[in-house]
Amino acid sequence: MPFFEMIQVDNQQQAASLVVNRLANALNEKTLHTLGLATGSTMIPIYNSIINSSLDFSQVTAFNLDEYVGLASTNKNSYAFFMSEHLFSKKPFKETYIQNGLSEDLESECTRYENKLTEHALDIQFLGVGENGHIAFNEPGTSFDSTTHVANLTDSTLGVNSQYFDDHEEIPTRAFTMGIASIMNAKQIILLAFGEKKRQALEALLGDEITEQLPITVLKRHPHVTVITDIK
Ligand SMILES: N[C@@H]1[C@@H](O)[C@H](O)[C@@H](COP(=O)(O)O)O[C@@H]1O
Repeated sequence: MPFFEMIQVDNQQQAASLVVNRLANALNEKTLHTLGLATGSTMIPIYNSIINSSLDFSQVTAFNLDEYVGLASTNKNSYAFFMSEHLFSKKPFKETYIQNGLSEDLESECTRYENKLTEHALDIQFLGVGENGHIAFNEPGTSFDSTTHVANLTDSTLGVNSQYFDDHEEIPTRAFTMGIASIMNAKQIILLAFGEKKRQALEALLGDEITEQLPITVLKRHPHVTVITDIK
């Protein structure tokens, strides 16, 4: 029987405490060796709580979902920079992996990343969700069989995410992303969705349909999903 649980919280702080407890239990039970991480504003309170906790990730390997094509890890808009600033510089991990935004051979970078993922089964994968139902950068229409690939970002995603870029800096239109199949290989998924803007995506997850047009709906096929949300 698949495990699907939805936890309603009053605010993101409550969500963060829950997540820290989950991670503490997994570390105590020695079932957490590889952790899949996400970027985005949703994750910031979670990472702050992790930093302020006594959780020890020195034996845990981290994998990130995605990275913009063309951005160096020193570029403040890159996801490598985001992770360093919001988590890794304050909470050490054994190893951390993210796609190399500057790699010139995009295809071999995807293969390299997917191979690394195959070597390290993801025990827990955190996910946020885009307003159009995307997970990582798997936009509507992405095959459920996809592995790590380069995605062309939709206008909707470019519009939402460009708010984090300075006016003079163009948001890249392509990004490396773990594929849907890569994400579905994780043993456990914790999806976080906060605020009215995510209601449509959440409703798609709770509805009957499973469709590549709404990537989040694939999670209905996953054996172990926890959704934490403040949407009532
Ligand atoms: N690629 C990331 C996703 O992984 C993330 O889930 C989404 C939501 O971001 P936010 O948490 O800021 O709403 O943003 C980006 O598109």
